[in-house]
Amino acid sequence: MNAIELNNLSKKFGNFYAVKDVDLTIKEGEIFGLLGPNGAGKSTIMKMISTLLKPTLGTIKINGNFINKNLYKVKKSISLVSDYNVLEDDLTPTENLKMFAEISNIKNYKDTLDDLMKDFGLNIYKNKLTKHLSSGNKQKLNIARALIKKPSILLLDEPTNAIDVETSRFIREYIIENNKKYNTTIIISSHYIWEVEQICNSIGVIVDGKIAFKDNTENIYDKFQKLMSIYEILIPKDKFEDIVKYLEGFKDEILSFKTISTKKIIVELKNNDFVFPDYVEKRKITPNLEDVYSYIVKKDKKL
Ligand SMILES: Nc1ncnc2c1ncn2[C@@H]1O[C@H](COP(=O)(O)OP(=O)(O)OP(=O)(O)O)[C@@H](O)[C@H]1O
Repeated sequence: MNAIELNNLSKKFGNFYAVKDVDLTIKEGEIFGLLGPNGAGKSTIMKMISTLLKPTLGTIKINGNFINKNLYKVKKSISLVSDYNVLEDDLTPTENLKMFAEISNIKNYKDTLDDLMKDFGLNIYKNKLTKHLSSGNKQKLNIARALIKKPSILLLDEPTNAIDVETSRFIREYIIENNKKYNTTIIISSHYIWEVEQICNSIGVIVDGKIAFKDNTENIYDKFQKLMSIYEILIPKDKFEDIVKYLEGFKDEILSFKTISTKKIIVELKNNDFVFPDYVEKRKITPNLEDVYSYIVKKDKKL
């Protein structure tokens, strides 16, 4: 079953299209990574799905229900995590969670609240005001807030932005666990491509308000290995400077160049016809998600 269906979705601010003609289907239980440069339209899409913003054109269906016709039902099933300004600074973490549970009209939330406080390691701060928590703990509380209503759809807009390594890891692991336990459908936007690569089973790239690419992670790498020409070059002893000089002579043919060591470089070529000197050993390699992302964003074309 499809959890989220966007059809012809557009959002205009004045005369400017922040999101344009987006068609997107996300299946129940999918963890979907939404990638794109700054200002591409990721947050605007998330806000429209979470009912915070009204589309200018197009439709959104959540679990088979059109948002505009079933607003109450849809709101109950979705939580959005964006920045933590939604938290009340002068309340304690427990009071914040209680307040959100009451606002969302959740019945019998006490056990869930206790579990979330424990799971997120917030019990030790239970008598502190939220304004005195660190950014990482505020973000944990913000995610706990989103989970208190046990949403079937969780929208995470840059959830680990400016969060330390351990807290980010905890958040990622918690998201995956929640997805496994409750089959929660998750959309996560992030500028940390490796993070998306780690947790998502399907990925979309948005450029200038339009979906430039979407596929599941199993297909992406095969597809782009065929489209892209990335080679690992093994260099014999004392030949490093020679190969660098050689490649410099073909600047127009080379899209990127990364030195791993004096024995190994990774080079991305415009095509597979490039001729390397005999003394190197070359091996075509599978691109990683960052390579794929750069390719899509640079080419800025529908694949
Ligand atoms: N309320 C608004 N009024 C006018 N323009 C807006 C508004 N909200 C967003 N925009 C514009 O719409 C475009 C898309 O913004 P959005 O926040 O969706 O991008 P994003 O992909 O989430 O970017 P980032 O990665 O920087 O968070 C941007 O050009 C932004 O300036």
